Amino acid sequence: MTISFFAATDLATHRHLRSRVQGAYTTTSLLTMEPLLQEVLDANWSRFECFARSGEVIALDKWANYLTFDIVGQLAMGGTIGFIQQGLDVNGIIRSIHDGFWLMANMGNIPLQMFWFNNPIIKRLVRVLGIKRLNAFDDFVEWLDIRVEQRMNNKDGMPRWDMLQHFIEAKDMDKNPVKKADVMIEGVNILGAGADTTAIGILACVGALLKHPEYIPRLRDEIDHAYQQLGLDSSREHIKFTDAQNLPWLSAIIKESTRLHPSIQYQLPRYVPAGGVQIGPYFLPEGTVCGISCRSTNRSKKAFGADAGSFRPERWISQSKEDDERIKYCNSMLTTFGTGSRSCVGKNLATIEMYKYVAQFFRTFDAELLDMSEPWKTRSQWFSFQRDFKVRLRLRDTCVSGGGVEK
Ligand code: HEM
Repeated sequence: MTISFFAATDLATHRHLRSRVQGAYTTTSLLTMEPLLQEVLDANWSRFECFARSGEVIALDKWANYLTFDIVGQLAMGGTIGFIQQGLDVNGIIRSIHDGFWLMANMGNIPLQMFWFNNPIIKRLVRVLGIKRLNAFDDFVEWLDIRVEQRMNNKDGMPRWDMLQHFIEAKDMDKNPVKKADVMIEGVNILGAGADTTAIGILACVGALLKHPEYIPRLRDEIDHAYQQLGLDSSREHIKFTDAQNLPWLSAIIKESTRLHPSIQYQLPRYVPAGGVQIGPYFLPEGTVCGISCRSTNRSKKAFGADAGSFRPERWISQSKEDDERIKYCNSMLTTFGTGSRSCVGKNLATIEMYKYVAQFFRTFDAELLDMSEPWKTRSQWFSFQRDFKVRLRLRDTCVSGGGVEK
């Protein structure tokens, strides 16, 4: 495969690679795909209805993962992968991506980095010895290859405008059609960078609310009122992003939850540019590798106030002109999605997913954490995963149906 813009260190190459696919990530473009995305959410809610009826305890971390991986499959690979439908990690794809990231996150600290594994001798040895877990990323790439090949040769029967089609129709630096390898690298980008991160964001929001249930009634009032105003009260349809984004408590809760638990918590390193840089009392010479964890910047007392470490969504609700100014400043200090030319290209998609998920989840279900004292475990390897996030669901009375299945 060719280089991904996530990994490109040359600025001009990065700019070119990013700009040729940026159109696929705009909110306008993504909203044309909202029905495809809602299909996946509806399938998820149907499964959750069954769990609510049976009283079965579920690992929400697994289901959030199934959902976000199926969404990127649906938008960028020509169809869902089948995680929700099968209720499991199909062909170990998620596991293989997690293993790959674990390896890269650790090898990134060692000289020669992934070359220790990505060289022909070791690759051959690994194959001969059948060491499955060292082949983790290869399994995923093989699977992706088939999907891209099918679409490029029009064999998947999917004449639809989605992100995959955007990637296929992009041009290279000489304005020639891109090759399969270029399309595949976009798939790697989006599946590797866009599924786990969004699942973590979703779990951060649901988790914060279940740990601070005093905020749920306020959020529910807002959501129920919106459903009523939109005429969705007795319908099986769910709220759209353009309506959900106008709900102030929903917005405040999402911003606050992801501020405190950002999906990427390892430093994402940068080289200091020519001439060096002065940061407070420290001078960093040109070429120094440096970075800062978003977990620390997002909790800066200087930026967010003395209660920066506490969950307080009201900090994002404006009631005065001074609040407007303060919130504007806080927004400029948030680094959940990074900043500058390398900031998250998928922010719009993640935002659409989080708004829709949180609104539709709390509209449809009551949820209870199984263990309030240790509601989930956290494991960080670049991404900061929540694990063993066990909940029991109940259907709310207000709902005609949660996700297309009649009561
Ligand atoms: C809540 C969800 C998400 C969070 C918190 C998040 C966070 C971030 C952050 C902090 C960066 C900056 C990395 C850096 O500074 O080098 C980044 C970059 C990136 N993100 Fe996201 N992301 C999320 C969702 C997504 C989604 C849904 C996609 C794709 C559909 C995506 C694709 C990317 C890509 C390709 C980059 C590299 C951008 C570049 O180097 O120009 N992310 N993300």
